[in-house]
Amino acid sequence: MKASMFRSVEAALRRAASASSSSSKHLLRRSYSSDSKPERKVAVLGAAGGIGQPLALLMKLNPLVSSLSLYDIAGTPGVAADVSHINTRSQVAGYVGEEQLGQALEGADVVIIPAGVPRKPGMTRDDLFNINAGIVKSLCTAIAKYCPNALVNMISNPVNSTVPIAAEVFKKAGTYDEKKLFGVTTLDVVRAKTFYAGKAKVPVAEVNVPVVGGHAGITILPLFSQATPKSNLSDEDIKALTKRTQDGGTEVVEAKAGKGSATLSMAYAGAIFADACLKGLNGVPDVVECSFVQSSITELPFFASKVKLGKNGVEEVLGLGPLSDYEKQGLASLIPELKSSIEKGIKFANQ
Ligand SMILES: NC(=O)C1=CN([C@@H]2O[C@H](COP(=O)(O)OP(=O)(O)OC[C@H]3O[C@@H](n4cnc5c(N)ncnc54)[C@H](O)[C@@H]3O)[C@@H](O)[C@H]2O)C=CC1
Ligand SMILES: O=C([O-])CC(=O)C(=O)O
Repeated sequence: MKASMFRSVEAALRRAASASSSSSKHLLRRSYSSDSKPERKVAVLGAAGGIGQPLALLMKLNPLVSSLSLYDIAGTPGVAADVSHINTRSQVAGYVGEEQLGQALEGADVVIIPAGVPRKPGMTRDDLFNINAGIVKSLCTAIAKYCPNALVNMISNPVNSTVPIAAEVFKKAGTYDEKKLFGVTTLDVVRAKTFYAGKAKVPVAEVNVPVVGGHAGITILPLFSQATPKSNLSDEDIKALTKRTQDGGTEVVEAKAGKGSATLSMAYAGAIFADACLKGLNGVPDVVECSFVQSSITELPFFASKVKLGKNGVEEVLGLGPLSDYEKQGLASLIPELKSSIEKGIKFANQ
């Protein structure tokens, strides 16, 4: 999945480079060939932010996108003008302020939401709830109205609560489809792959590691027992890798020392997940990514695990597979915290 995302981006970069050095006839032929893919509109809400800007760039490089809609409460005209000059397939439009939100969303196939405040050192993701819950609620109300069939990729934290909030908003509006709502946990997978490759000394491009549970602290449960290529890391190594993956967000928050949280790695992860959603919509077979979705694989109503993506969004929520004793313990310990974050979101949405 990561490799195929790279291929898409690489192909777009190659097309752009050769288009600028070839005649206009060639340029036309190239744009016709990319236009043979279905039209797909992607909207980014929070597009002028730390994640939103690089994510807008990466989505502009994705040849599966024909229309890129950039929305924020401020700053989007500049971001849209800038990104729109890149000679790739999609048409770019910037929308600013609530009165333009409807236009930004109309006809969207995929809506990516990195809108909201990020953490500062000393904060938990749950400390963002008071501000971000309201932002997510109002954006999802507009999604229910203007693009009820879109796949929603929720990045705004705390994901463990913002996804249940979105589900409740959609239920109230009568538009909820559990196959179309995703909490983006791809960054946990990206980190687990990077850290595992470094420790096990295996080529990072070949690494696969499922990460299940949720997206905060101990609710992030990487399943290194299922990591490939196999390695014989010690129990201590696995514990250290697990902790580093769980604290990956905090590592960045502390390094940025008050200037926000992960933005560039998150944009990369968000672009991979959106690319997987688009491939699924386009009928590409066997597209699998981890995501926090409505689920019945544990007692909790939402849970992150491997998910097969298809033409209608979630095609299948895959099970956890065999867990080591250490992972079984991790699963038991994360349930109460994840349960309470989910309930907090549901309660907020129904106030
Ligand atoms: N799921 C994940 O793995 C990750 C999630 N995040 C979360 O993503 C969110 C955004 O982070 P950053 O981009 O670093 O923050 P940022 O502050 O740089 O950008 C947020 C953007 O959202 C915009 N915004 C605020 N209210 C809005 C509204 N009602 N409608 C549209 N846009 C609105 C702001 O104007 C700003 O441009 C945070 O909640 C952060 O915790 C961050 C990293 C990883
Ligand atoms: O840690 C944060 O606040 C942002 C985030 O979710 C991550 O980087 O995983």
